[in-house]
Amino acid sequence: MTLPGNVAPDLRHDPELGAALPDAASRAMRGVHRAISELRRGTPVLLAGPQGALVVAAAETVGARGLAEIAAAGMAPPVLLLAPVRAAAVLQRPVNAATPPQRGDALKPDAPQAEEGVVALKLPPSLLDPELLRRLADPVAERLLPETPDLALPHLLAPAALALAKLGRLLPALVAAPARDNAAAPLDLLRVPATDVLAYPVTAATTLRRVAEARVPLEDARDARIVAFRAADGGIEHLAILVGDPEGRAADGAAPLVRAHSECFTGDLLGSLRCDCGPQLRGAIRRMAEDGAGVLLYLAQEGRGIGLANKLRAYALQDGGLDTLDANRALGYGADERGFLVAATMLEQLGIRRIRLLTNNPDKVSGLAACGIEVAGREAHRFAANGVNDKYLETKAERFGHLLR
Ligand SMILES: Nc1nc2c(ncn2[C@@H]2O[C@H](COP(=O)(O)OP(=O)(O)OP(=O)(O)O)[C@@H](O)[C@H]2O)c(=O)[nH]1
Ligand SMILES: [Zn+2]
Repeated sequence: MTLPGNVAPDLRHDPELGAALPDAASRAMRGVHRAISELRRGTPVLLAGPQGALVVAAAETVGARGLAEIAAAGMAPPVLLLAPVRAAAVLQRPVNAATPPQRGDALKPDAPQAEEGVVALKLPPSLLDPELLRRLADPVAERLLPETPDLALPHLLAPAALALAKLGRLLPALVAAPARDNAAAPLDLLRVPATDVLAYPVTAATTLRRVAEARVPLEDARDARIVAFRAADGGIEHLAILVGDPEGRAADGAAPLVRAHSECFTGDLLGSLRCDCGPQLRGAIRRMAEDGAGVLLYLAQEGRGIGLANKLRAYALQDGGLDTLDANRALGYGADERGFLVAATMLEQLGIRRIRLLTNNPDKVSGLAACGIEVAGREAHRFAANGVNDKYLETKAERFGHLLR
């Protein structure tokens, strides 16, 4: 399997990775996992880089105590780090994040807005309040603010801070200040290297291992098995549902049917009509049963990787008129935050390197191919609109480039 260039060399070629994970990779993932927990409960962490550290807390969860800790650990007043689209909404004008933004630095109205990048806003004392910070972070929340913040220069470590919040499925909005030397010890703040944060998605995907499996006869496929995969960080499992014997087929040189399905609590479990996930899930199992074999990868990538709480926020924004793509971006997320390395690693471990993929999403085909899986064919996987999800399906075709057949 070909891995992206930034995978640590010792993770690339080690066939016994699960059994003997290099200490450094294991420690790195543990540190990031702990940092995520800290942010989710409103505690600041120290993000460390080669030229100093940044003390950060999630704007969505930080309380008065966390703000006091940032003031104590910081050597300058805190700023709010936001994704450019969210910053533009707060300032009510476009913001250029490609170069470090300055006051009055605005894009032309027709210029494309950067999806990458970070904008820093100064936080005057009137805005250093947990409730107001939540409003600044969350486009669903009440807009009214006592004053509009000014732009500041984002710290070098700002992109890693946003990446950490996204890994925690939090709104990518952080209160941040450059940290004093030795700020961690007196406050007992967790210190996490920014490079570990940036490497985390690849490290976690590469360390996935089969941990459990069982026969689970399904209504539409009696000969189904479920295999659970877990990464070395101890995070949530991804599942492979095997219909028939796709591993045997692959060993015989055939390309079994594969569906990479991102979990959707609302569609898969509750039968929500807002999306097409429920019919796609059951339809894929039926199609594999008909074909005699197949693998459905059930990936813990809820909401195209933004998490359930953020998907609900995106739905609220969609009820206000945004489409599914712009709603993600309004939250500060990309249109699709999923990586394909998780799916590719699972297939690799099942001994399946050549597949026929059930999808209408061309990114899934190219993404799996980029991770070393040969997509020998694609089969359309489209279901009729239901009167509620019509616009959602139209947007997938028009803005995500989904194929109609
Ligand atoms: N952020 C967000 N995620 C959504 C929305 N509607 C559905 N999803 C998520 O989208 C994912 C489903 O996408 P998939 O069916 O795997 O893939 P796809 O990109 O539509 O491509 P196909 O393979 O053609 O179906 C699930 O994780 C859903 O939770 C939405 O409005 N916003
Ligand atoms: Zn869905």
